[in-house]
Amino acid sequence: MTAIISEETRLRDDIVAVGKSLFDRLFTFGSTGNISARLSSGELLMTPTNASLGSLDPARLSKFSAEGVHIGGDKPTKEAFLHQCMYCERKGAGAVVHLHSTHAVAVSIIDGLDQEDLLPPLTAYYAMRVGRLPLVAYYPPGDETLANAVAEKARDAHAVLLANHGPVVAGASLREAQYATEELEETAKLFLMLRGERIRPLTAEQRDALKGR
Ligand SMILES: O=C(O)[C@@H](O)C(=O)COP(=O)(O)O
Ligand SMILES: [Zn+2]
Repeated sequence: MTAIISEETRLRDDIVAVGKSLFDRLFTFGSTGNISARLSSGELLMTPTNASLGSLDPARLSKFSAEGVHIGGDKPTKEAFLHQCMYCERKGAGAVVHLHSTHAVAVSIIDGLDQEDLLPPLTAYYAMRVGRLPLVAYYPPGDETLANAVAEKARDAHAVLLANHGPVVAGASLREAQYATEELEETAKLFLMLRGERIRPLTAEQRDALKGR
């Protein structure tokens, strides 16, 4: 007999798998980072606070009603407000990933970069998956005013970088959010490797030619 797996069971398993994959490949560490994903009902699943993304339990993920009320699972990530504000601003978002990936964090600490777009379009994949990357001013983790600052930047960008903290990326699906976050981290690494070199990012025309891909 074929078992019918519900959308929620599948999404819970996907969050656990993505968390483990990111953790095992050192995209985040300790109990840093958090992931959320939206069900077609509008309810949200979120990683609990102080949980390692490497060893999540699908049954213990926090659950929010479509109205934003915590209705099940463990105590949610302290960044629940931040995730909720990403969904408010990015209407097509199906998932949000926040990490402390080392190279992106390093970029978030460099002074003097263009705060409206921190990284140049070094590759086509970066241009396609991330695009523009604004900086959000520093706030302590879990500060509710951080959510307002993120909302302002997320109006025109699906990826933002929290100063002295890390990236927050929305995607239409969990995989899209994961892949964009990975692309951001790898491009941050390239950017740091190339500092001091004469570089040749994609031109505006080359970027325009990628639209819709
Ligand atoms: O940096 C922080 O403290 C949070 O943004 C974080 O990454 C982990 O917090 P929890 O999700 O509450 O464990
Ligand atoms: Zn964090």
